[in-house]
Amino acid sequence: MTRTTSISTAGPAGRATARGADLEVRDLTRVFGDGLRAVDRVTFTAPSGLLTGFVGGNGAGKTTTMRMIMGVLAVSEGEVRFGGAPITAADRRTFGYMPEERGLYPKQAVLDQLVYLARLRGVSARAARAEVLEQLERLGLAERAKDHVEKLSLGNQQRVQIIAALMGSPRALVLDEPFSGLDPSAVDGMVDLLREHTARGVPVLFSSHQLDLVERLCERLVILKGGRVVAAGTPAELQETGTVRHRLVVGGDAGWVRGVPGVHAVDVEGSVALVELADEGATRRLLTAALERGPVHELTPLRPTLAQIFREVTA
Ligand SMILES: Nc1ncnc2c1ncn2[C@@H]1O[C@H](COP(=O)(O)OP(=O)(O)OP(=O)(O)O)[C@@H](O)[C@H]1O
Repeated sequence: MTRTTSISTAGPAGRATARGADLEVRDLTRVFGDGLRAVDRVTFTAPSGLLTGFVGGNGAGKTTTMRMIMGVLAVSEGEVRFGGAPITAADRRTFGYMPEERGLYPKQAVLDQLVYLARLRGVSARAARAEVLEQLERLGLAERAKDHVEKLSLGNQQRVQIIAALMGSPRALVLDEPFSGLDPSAVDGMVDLLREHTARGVPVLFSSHQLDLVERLCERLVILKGGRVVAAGTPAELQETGTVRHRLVVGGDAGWVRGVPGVHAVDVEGSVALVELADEGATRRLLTAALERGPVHELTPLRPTLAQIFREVTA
């Protein structure tokens, strides 16, 4: 069975991307002992060479889905596929995984621990040491190589965790909250690292509660609520489904917009109003009312932000 090819295609933003294997879940379901369907017929694809953001409120089922993908939690129904075939234990051994419960040993030196983990992935001792030292240098941790993990700040422990997940040229990355606790420069460093992997054709699935970050980063998005997928697609596709709002800027106070039929005032501050318009008639009524009162400086449609779409689909 052929799972990978070396065809090069134009990836996101025109970058050359090697073609790898897609990671898919089909009707994936997990029922816990108490009958809770924590993950309920979840279907989506994390395509080769793309960053797929996995979002949802607390308890939506993200971690449970990722654990089933990695085989650390049994599947009740449905399946995980990699490269077009049911996933195998051998496939999973080639994956980089950052679990929710961070799995570092507090009393072992950073370097020793990372070399050990790389060797488990089949990397030779020499290559492992070289790769670890290079990554520690890149993430600004070279001086801490001999320190025990427990002596590092939480953000630095998180960086070590990232290195652990990304070592040994993984064929897919499954990362549970990889950005939590990172400062902005560490986030940027992490993003650069992930892009190096997507350029090799690796599918990257990552969960996050930081919607601004997800919006900035990912090429695809899956939104979960109550164990089910409530929206999925590219950010542009999701934006088309969201409610378009308008920004109105008038000469005087804009408080009167609250009384216009078909106009929902989301926010009014002085002469600036953020509104949702029920239909074309509402647009006309709003403009007429505004012009009767004085100058209209602006009436602009706003593309919905991811945070807005998220609130709409998970409401
Ligand atoms: N081992 C378990 N036994 C019983 N219920 C569980 C177990 N693990 C998770 N759950 C439940 O499954 C649901 C989904 O939890 P999960 O941790 O997958 O959500 P999440 O989207 O990752 O949430 P968060 O963003 O808070 O980490 C929750 O209601 C949780 O309480």
